[in-house]
Amino acid sequence: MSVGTHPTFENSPPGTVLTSPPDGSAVDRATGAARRVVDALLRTDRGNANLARVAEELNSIAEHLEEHAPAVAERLIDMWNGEGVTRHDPVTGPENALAPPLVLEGLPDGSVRGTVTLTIPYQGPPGHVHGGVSALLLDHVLGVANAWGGKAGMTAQLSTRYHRPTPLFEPLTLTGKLISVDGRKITTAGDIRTADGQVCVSVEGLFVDKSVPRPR
Ligand SMILES: CCCCCCCCCC(=O)SCCNC(=O)CCNC(=O)[C@H](O)C(C)(C)COP(=O)(O)OP(=O)(O)OC[C@H]1O[C@@H](n2cnc3c(N)ncnc32)[C@H](O)[C@@H]1OP(=O)(O)O
Repeated sequence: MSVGTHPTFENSPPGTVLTSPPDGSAVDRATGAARRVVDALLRTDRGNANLARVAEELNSIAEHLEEHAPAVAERLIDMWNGEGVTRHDPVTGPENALAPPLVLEGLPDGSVRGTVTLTIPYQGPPGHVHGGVSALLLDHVLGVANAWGGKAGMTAQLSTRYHRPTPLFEPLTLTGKLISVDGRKITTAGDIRTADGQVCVSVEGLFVDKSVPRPR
């Protein structure tokens, strides 16, 4: 499958940003505020006397957004319009409040890299990152690594090894690299490391060259 206009390490300079970082637009700022709300709701004192009013105000904001939402089918077409990088995915999407968001750059050896600090909404074991969140982030990192390597496919298998608990509140570096291509099968590897280089999670992914058509 072609990667379309997506940059590859053979046609783009090292350090090319491969995702869509938050750009200061109103929707990115609103999404950033929503992330703050999710984090703050988990941190605020459970006895905070204003929580009932908070619920009312948040529901009022949700109603306003819903009143201005087109039909989902229409929104999906708009969301997938163009061949650029996505702005809505749950890992790098600046328009998705579930995304940290992770920003990835391409390196000259064909790998991709990004650094992120995860906070309480991503918690699994006490003070540490949920294993499913690590797998989610790495699945996407491998997908972007495939594109930087000039290939694209869907995840068929993601083998995940959890070496040590992954800390919250510390910068984590995620990397991925396309390792080999065998017909339609693409093998890609990646990991999550702490700032001092300790590997917390490593993955190997098998991707198969296939795509789901974009909504039109
Ligand atoms: C810049 C943009 C960055 C975007 C990043 C996005 C990253 C996120 C990626 C995803 O989340 S993708 C969504 C999660 N994945 C899926 O939903 C995939 C669901 N599964 C499928 O659609 C199909 O099963 C699949 C495309 C994986 C394979 O179906 P096919 O019918 O196209 O393949 P086929 O069965 O003909 O197998 C092709 C080869 O792959 C092998 N294969 C397929 N699935 C396999 C599997 N699961 N395990 C091992 N081998 C597998 C199969 O044996 C065969 O090997 P050989 O060519 O050697 O005979």
